[in-house]
Amino acid sequence: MPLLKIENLKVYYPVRGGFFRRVVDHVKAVNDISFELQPGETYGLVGESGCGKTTTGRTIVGLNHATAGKIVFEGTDLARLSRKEFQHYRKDIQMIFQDPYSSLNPKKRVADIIAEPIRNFEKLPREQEREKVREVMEKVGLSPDSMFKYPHEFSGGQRQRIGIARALTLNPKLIIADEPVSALDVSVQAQVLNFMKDIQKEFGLTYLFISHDLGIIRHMCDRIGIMYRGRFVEEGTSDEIYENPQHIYTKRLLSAIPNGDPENRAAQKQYREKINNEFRQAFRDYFDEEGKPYHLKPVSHTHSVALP
Ligand SMILES: Nc1ncnc2c1ncn2[C@@H]1O[C@H](COP(=O)(O)OP(=O)(O)OP(=O)(O)O)[C@@H](O)[C@H]1O
Repeated sequence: MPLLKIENLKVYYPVRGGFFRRVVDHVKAVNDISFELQPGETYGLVGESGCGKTTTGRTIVGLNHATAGKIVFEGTDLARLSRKEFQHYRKDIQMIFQDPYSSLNPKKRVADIIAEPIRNFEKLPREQEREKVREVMEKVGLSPDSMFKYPHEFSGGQRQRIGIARALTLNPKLIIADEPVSALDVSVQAQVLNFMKDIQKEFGLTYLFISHDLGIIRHMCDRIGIMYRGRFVEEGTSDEIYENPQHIYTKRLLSAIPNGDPENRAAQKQYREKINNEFRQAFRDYFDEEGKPYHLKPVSHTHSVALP
């Protein structure tokens, strides 16, 4: 059984206008996507800024409301639960945010930040809470002696470890990692990513890994869904997507991965230009005269997931 199954998920944001601030339109941030996560795997959501990745992640953890569709976690559709009922599952699904500089409250000590989920869900006596914080700090390679320090006293990589520690306190099953390293120096990114892989094995975690960076996605993910304007255009295993991309949008994304071989730069540039031209051609008629988008034909390598 998949740990998580997303079925025909739609998330629309209302656009308000006029004197009475009535809803005049909707931004279709997520527009009918379906995919599943098997226990222990890392599933990557990729696409350019604004394609709906973050909205998908936030909806799964309950920070956004699903307009339509199902979010089936271990057999229960979370989208149908009341806020109160959802709390029961919330501890199993944690999120790691993009920017460890802004997602940690600068006025709180590390011990209080890491203890947030414990206080929300378990309400342990203070001594037990401290013990748990100590344990989890050790797990993520932070010295428990620094638990009374403030976030600004840590480096970027260490701060992301604090964010990871906070996510791990309740032994979650699923972690949604939204661009977890994009705010970090390149030199620190690999460290944090490898660390995430290590804890995944150790604690049997399943990841939904959100990124616009295809290099990072390849390093981390078993399977990948490529998003474009709220929809999936292609889905497959990492190898399928990287060795044999089918959709023109995927090809274009892949052609934009920087490749360090200077001898090949001219050829790469030519290739990128060719793909970009093809892309422009393919998407020339993306909007018809009435401004309606035409439907992109999605590609599924595995055929295990019905793409819309
Ligand atoms: N609170 C909101 N109200 C209205 N529209 C929103 C809101 N949040 C996001 N959007 C819009 O929904 C679409 C999807 O945004 P989302 O942040 O999910 O994309 P993304 O792929 O994660 O992009 P990024 O990588 O820049 O975060 C965008 O067009 C965005 O402008």
